[in-house]
Amino acid sequence: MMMTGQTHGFVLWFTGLSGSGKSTLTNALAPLLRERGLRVEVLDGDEVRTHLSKGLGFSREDRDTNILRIAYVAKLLARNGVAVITAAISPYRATRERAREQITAEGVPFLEVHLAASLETCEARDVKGLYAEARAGRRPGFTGIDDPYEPPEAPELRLDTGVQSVEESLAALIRLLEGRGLLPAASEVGA
Ligand SMILES: Nc1ncnc2c1ncn2[C@@H]1O[C@H](COP(=O)(O)OS(=O)(=O)O)[C@@H](OP(=O)(O)O)[C@H]1O
Ligand SMILES: Nc1ncnc2c1ncn2[C@@H]1O[C@H](COP(=O)(O)OP(=O)(O)O)[C@@H](O)[C@H]1O
Repeated sequence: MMMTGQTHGFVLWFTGLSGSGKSTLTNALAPLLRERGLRVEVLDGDEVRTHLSKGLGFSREDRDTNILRIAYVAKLLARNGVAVITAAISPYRATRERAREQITAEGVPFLEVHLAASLETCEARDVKGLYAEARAGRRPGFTGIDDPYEPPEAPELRLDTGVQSVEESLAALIRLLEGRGLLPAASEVGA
C-alpha cells in the first residue's frame, strides 16, 4: 500500500450557479488529490439528487434539506480522514453557514470556494440547456433566473471561473490546500 502524509480530512465546499464549473473542477481536481495520496470522495449535487436526495425539488425547503444532507455525509467522511469535495449550487448563505458550523464543530476544516462566473457567462454556456428552458418559462424557480443565489461574503477562495482557465482554477485550489497544510507537496509523495 502506498504511504501517504495525509492525516486530516477536510471539506472543500464549492458553491456557484449552474454552469459555473462545479462538476468540471471537481472531476479534474479529484484525481490530482488522489495522486498526492489523499482519499477523496465527491458529493455532486446532480448525483446526490438521484440517490440520497431523490424526490426533492427546488423549493427553499427542499434545497436546504439537500444541502444539510450533503453536509452530514461530508462530515462523516471527513472526520475519518477523507478529503470531501461537494458540488451543489447551495444558493443560500445561511444554509451554507449551517453546513460550515456542523462540519467545523467536528474539528474538520471547511473551505468554501465560490465559483464566481457571472449569470451571463453561465447562461451563454448553457451546458445542459436548462437556462433556455427557464427563460421560456418551462423551468420555474431556476437559480439565477427567478430563484435566488446569495454569493458568499467571505469565502476561503473565490475563483473567477468565467475568465480563468480550468488549469488556472485548479492551480489556485491546489495552492489553497497546500497553504492550509491539507495537501502534501508533490515531492513528499512517493511516486
Ligand atoms: N430550478 C432549478 N434550479 C437550479 N438547478 C436546477 C433546477 N432544476 C434543475 N436543476 C438542475 O439541478 C442541479 C442543481 O442541483 P443542486 O443539488 O446542486 O441544487 S441546490 O444546491 O440544492 O440548490 C443543476 O445542476 P448544475 O448545473 O450541476 O448546477 C441543474 O442541472
Ligand atoms: N475555470 C473554469 N472552471 C470550470 N469550468 C470552466 C472554467 N472555464 C470554462 N469552464 C467551462 O464551463 C462549463 C462549466 O460547466 P459545469 O462544470 O457542468 O458547471 P456546474 O457543474 O457548476 O453546473 C464547462 O463547459 C467548462 O468547460
